[in-house]
Amino acid sequence: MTHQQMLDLIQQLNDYSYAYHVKDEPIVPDAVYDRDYRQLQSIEAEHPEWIQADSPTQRVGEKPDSGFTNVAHTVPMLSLDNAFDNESLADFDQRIRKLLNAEQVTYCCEPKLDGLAISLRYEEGRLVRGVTRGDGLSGEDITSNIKTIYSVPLKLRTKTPPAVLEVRGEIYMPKEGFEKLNALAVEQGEKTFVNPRNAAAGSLRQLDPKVTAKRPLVMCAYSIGYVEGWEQPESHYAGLLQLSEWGFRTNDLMITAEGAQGCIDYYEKLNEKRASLSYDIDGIVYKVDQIALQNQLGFIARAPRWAIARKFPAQEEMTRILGVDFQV
Ligand SMILES: CC(C)(C)c1nc(N2CCN(c3ncccn3)CC2)c2cc(C(N)=O)c(N)nc2n1
Repeated sequence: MTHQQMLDLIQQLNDYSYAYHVKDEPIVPDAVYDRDYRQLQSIEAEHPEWIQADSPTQRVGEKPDSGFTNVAHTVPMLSLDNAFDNESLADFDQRIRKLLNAEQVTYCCEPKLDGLAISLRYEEGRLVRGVTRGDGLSGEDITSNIKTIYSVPLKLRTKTPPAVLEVRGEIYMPKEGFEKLNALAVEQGEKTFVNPRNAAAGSLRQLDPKVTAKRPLVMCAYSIGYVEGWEQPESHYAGLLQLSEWGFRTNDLMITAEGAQGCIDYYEKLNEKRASLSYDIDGIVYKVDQIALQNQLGFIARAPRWAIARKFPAQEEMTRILGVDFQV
């Protein structure tokens, strides 16, 4: 087999994997994937110098010599305020309409997956780092474990990737995978996990990627973080559709809705579906869909709503007011 034939085989295996793990639409039986994967392994054994970073054989590497290093997020990963009833959703919408002086606001509504938030960094379309949310300002570098997750693309599916792209998403363990993992743990007399969220957290904290590789983890993208060299779409929803084309899994129950009533209707509908979903959700995240409006609204940035400072006038002002020099 030539070098080009190997490159084509890698592309084909990555296309199979995208269809199966990202679009939930397998295009070949597992046996075909396994046969082609083994063929790639034997070529790479023959020509190690041909090995590519986005080859599926590169997903499971060696464990990092020491623990996980701490990395600062380029753009902080924020927290989310909570609304506990429809009235506070209406208050949220009213506050926003007032601040924007807008008649009606379109929201992107996403199931709130009950997993772990992470941030993935791609440079020239290649995955270079995966970091946990941590305290929002910095997190743990778990790149070696992130690479074992099939729904995390090792390379973006575009010939013209942004120079730098940071994608935020949730890593979760579907209910079925969780049940099987616990059944296996019981069989092997090992500890079981209390819920899929803890199982996902425990799986990502494994020092050995070979262990993480055996855990049924899924990554679902929910926002674009830092970007260089790419004109972001105007709407959050459109941004997520773009991520889906580039190889990321997004949630198929995500919609845009108009105003507070649209958000409340979606809540009622999703609440009925919740028990039948193949993964745990602990709510819904509503986001103003237009990026320009998000920027206009900004953040109650990292500042706690429960504390406030009362500042003294600046020193020189005191001198002016009191006519005495405060420089003691
Ligand atoms: C981009 C923003 C900030 C609006 C945002 N932030 C999120 N989160 C922040 C708080 N997070 C957090 N985690 C731990 C401790 C404190 N906050 C957990 C992620 C989102 C989580 C999900 C999800 N889970 O499905 C989602 N569809 N969209 C999100 N969108």
